[in-house]
Amino acid sequence: MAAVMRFVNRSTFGSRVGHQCLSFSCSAAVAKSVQVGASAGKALPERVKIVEVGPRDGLQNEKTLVPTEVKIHLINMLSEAGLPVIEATSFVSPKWVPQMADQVEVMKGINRRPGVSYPVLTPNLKGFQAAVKAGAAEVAIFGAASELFSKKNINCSVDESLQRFEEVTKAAKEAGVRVRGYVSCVLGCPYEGQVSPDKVAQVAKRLYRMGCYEISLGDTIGVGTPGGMTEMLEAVSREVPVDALAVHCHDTYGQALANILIALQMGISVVDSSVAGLGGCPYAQGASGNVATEDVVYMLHGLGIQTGVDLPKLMDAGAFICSSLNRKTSSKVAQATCKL
Ligand SMILES: CC(C)(COP(=O)([O-])OP(=O)([O-])OC[C@H]1O[C@@H](n2cnc3c(N)ncnc32)[C@H](O)[C@@H]1OP(=O)([O-])[O-])[C@@H](O)C(=O)NCCC(=O)NCCSC(=O)C[C@@](C)(O)CC(=O)[O-]
Repeated sequence: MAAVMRFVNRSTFGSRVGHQCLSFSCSAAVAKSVQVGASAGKALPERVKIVEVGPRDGLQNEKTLVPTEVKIHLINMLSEAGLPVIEATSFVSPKWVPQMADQVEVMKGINRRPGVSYPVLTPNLKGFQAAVKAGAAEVAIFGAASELFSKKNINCSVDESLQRFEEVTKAAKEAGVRVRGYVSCVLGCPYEGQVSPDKVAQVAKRLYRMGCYEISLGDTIGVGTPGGMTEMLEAVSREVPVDALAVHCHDTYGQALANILIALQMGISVVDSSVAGLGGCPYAQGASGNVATEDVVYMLHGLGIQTGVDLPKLMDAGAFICSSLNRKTSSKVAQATCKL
């Protein structure tokens, strides 16, 4: 704690996060980190789009039902914090994921901030139609590079899922709705173990060709390391333009920020993350939450990369959801800057 205090005492800006936190700054870290990026000889993006998945990926695994008004308030706080994309909920079967059963109320209850996108997950045409009826202007289809994971998660083979997704992308095109595509298990599967980068590339290519404007590559169980990330991204970027790729890292083995840095160095400028590091997939046992948005923002700002996100406001949102769930944050930045 003394080291943290010394660090915060050198601060240049303050925070009142969760009414508990200390002033902090990353000005010293900025200077150091920019040099690190420069010495690596790789061009980093000037701006990164953060896709906040906390209200969906973060909450879907919660055993106790989170009140709808808490979800709505969280989404509103996140949009106030400047997040440009907030994945709001899922239009999946309530028998499979009971936590997302209030999807219509969530979509109707949020304050839609101009310029912010609120995509929702849709596994099939039924979900797509319900999402559009509830006012979704963007949806996400979610496939996998692992057969067993696909079966456990959406009850069909990878090929069958892609056929369903074709129906969704066709309907979305007619309705003028944007579609994002996920590939899960890109660096490992809880049921099959190793996953081939070529398989990831083939699934990503099919999603891209059927009309997804962006493909998010999910390290669903957070087992990847920078070497595996590099190999996988090299394979995928031979099939899909890098500017249509995003990374979605869970942090089970503490590798997420290192893997994200690799992705940035390879030209990717879209990063998924979850406030307070909440989350996990109900069909990927043992997987921890996504990398915390606070930690990603801190790293990006430290590298001099713009995000448009107000870190203190984001930390307020993290404090709010942690207190609502009665749990400690998984964000290292929030832990370091708050009195625990
Ligand atoms: C895909 C299904 C529906 C197939 O489930 P199924 O049982 O094969 O579907 P079905 O077509 O046989 O229908 C069964 C029942 O579900 C209903 N149904 C059918 N579709 C819908 C729908 N869209 N919305 C609401 N209800 C639906 C349908 O009407 C029927 O109702 P019943 O007649 O029994 O009353 C199911 O497996 C499912 O909902 N799975 C979702 C699982 C999920 O949400 N997983 C977590 C998200 S993925 C993830 O977290 C990974 C990611 C994206 O974050 C990236 C990463 O980290 O890697």
